[in-house]
Amino acid sequence: MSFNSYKEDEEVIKTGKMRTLLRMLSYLLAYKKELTLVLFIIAFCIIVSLINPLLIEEAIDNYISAGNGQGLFRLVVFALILNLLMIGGIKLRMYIMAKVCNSILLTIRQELYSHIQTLDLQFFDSRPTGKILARIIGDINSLKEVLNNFVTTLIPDFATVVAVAVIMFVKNPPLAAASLCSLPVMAVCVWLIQFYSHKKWQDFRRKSSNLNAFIHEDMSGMRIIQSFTAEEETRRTFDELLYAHQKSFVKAVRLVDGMGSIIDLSWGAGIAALYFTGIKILGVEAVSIGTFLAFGSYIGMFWNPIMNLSNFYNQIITNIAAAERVFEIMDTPAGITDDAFVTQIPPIRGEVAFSHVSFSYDQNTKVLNDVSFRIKPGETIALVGPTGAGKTTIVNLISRFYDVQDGIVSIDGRDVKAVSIESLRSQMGIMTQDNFLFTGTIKENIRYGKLDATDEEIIEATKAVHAHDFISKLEKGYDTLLSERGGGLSAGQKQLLAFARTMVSKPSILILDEATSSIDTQTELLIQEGIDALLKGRTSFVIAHRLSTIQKADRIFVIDKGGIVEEGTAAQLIAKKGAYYKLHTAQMAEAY
Ligand SMILES: Nc1ncnc2c1ncn2[C@@H]1O[C@H](COP(=O)(O)OP(=O)(O)OP(=O)(O)O)[C@@H](O)[C@H]1O
Repeated sequence: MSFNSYKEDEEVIKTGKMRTLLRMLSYLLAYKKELTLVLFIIAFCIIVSLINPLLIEEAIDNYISAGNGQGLFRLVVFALILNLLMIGGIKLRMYIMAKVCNSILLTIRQELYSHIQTLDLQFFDSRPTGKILARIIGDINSLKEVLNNFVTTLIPDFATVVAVAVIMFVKNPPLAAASLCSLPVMAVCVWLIQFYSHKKWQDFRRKSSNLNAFIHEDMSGMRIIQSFTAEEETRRTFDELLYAHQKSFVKAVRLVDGMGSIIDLSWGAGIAALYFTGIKILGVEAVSIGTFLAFGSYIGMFWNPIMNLSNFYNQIITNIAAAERVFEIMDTPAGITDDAFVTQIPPIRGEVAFSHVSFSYDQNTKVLNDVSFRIKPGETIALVGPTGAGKTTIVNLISRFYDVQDGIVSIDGRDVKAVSIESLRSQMGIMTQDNFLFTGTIKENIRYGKLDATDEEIIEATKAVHAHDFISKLEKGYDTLLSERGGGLSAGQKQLLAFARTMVSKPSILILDEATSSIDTQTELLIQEGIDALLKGRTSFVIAHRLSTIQKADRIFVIDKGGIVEEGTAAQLIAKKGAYYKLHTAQMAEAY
């Protein structure tokens, strides 16, 4: 499995710009009513803005030159009402679109988040959290403008451009042709720019993602950075990433900035051609002042939306890279999923068996090789062995965080692949070294183990693991607010809360993976009763480097070289004088 870090750019699977754009726009279909109203308002505004130059032409050619004051007054009042309605319409349109776009972003974010939750650990193992965050937050935000401008710019501006061109050709074909003569050259230039700038924007997104990943990692590890006085080193890395990010941005906008100049030039060329054709070719007598003025307005009305359209095009090119990244995650298949035929596993008794199980993370190096064992309900099994031997891997296969390549993992005689993941994991309690606590009160953190737990159940759990006393002594007791990762509590207290959280879920199978390794031996002794309460009456797997913590285990498995090399009670294994005995004597020697 390849791991992508902040040092490397992510590879995004190419899907095609048009496909990505259509997929993004498909979210608009859920808002047909709102969009119909917006399009109606837009059509009205276009009609008003198209009529305006005609009103000016009418006022100059028929009323001002004829000295018809009354007619001019009526025309001005009519124009005023139309334009006020247009302003009101624009405001309403902006409000509706803001609401629609925000709802779509919410939907996309929910879809992405729900999908990410279904992805297996392999997905999270292979990329930094900061890069996932970049997609959920930054990349999705970038889609907002595209969605908004599709409705408010693309549709009306395209309609305006077509309508203005038609009116111009109907009114005076030679002047119209002259005014728009530079259009084809402009179109070719804009296409060339987008072709090259898409790649630059993709690069910019990747650099943003690298920066995000680094910042996230840096903040999470701030304590280590400060304790190793590595601030200078991390600042240098940050600067490098920041510089790469800025450079990629400059490269991308440099190309895009050229677009405005090309349109300005084409616009100017159109005006020059209009006057040249009108004055030199057709002759001043052939074209009235009103027509010239009207054409002057129409040219503005033609090139302005063209400028908007090119900006929108630019925006699509800029943000399509973000959309590609969002959809790529949505299309990442969940590796560990329920098959169509799975059933709910009934209340688990706790018999766990491995039958000729082999497993590798990367399909090449076997971590487990032909492992078989059977655990009786209620047994406590300790897994010991050298670092990297495969202890965590064994428990990860029991809770089906990964699927075995060969053999069968079964619980109560059922293959874990044949039962629903939800029904399986909801009956398991998994505690690792990282007792992650969320921002919220102590009560909320414990309730995470069983969302509908009553206050009585929570207190029962905290009493069982001996956490109730210290919680009661806190000023706000169970309502004490914890900051991110449980800041404000000692390691032992966090541990007790994590025990209580697991206890309240009343798991049938319990996994303690180095759950007490972050606390000192003294604290461990204090919470031993809590641990004993947790283990009581349920099948448990305890992984611990500190052998003193697993003395009461019913059986100890010594894991090494891809399998179980020794098995028995602590006393039996010491008497055997094998691998466990060596580990045990080494630790005893360290202790004295
Ligand atoms: N997500 C992963 N992707 C790839 N390889 C992994 C992954 N997790 C573990 N490994 C590798 O699998 C082997 C077994 O790892 P495992 O975590 O099961 O060992 P362990 O016995 O629990 O080690 P420790 O006592 O240090 O926690 C190691 O060589 C490790 O490098």
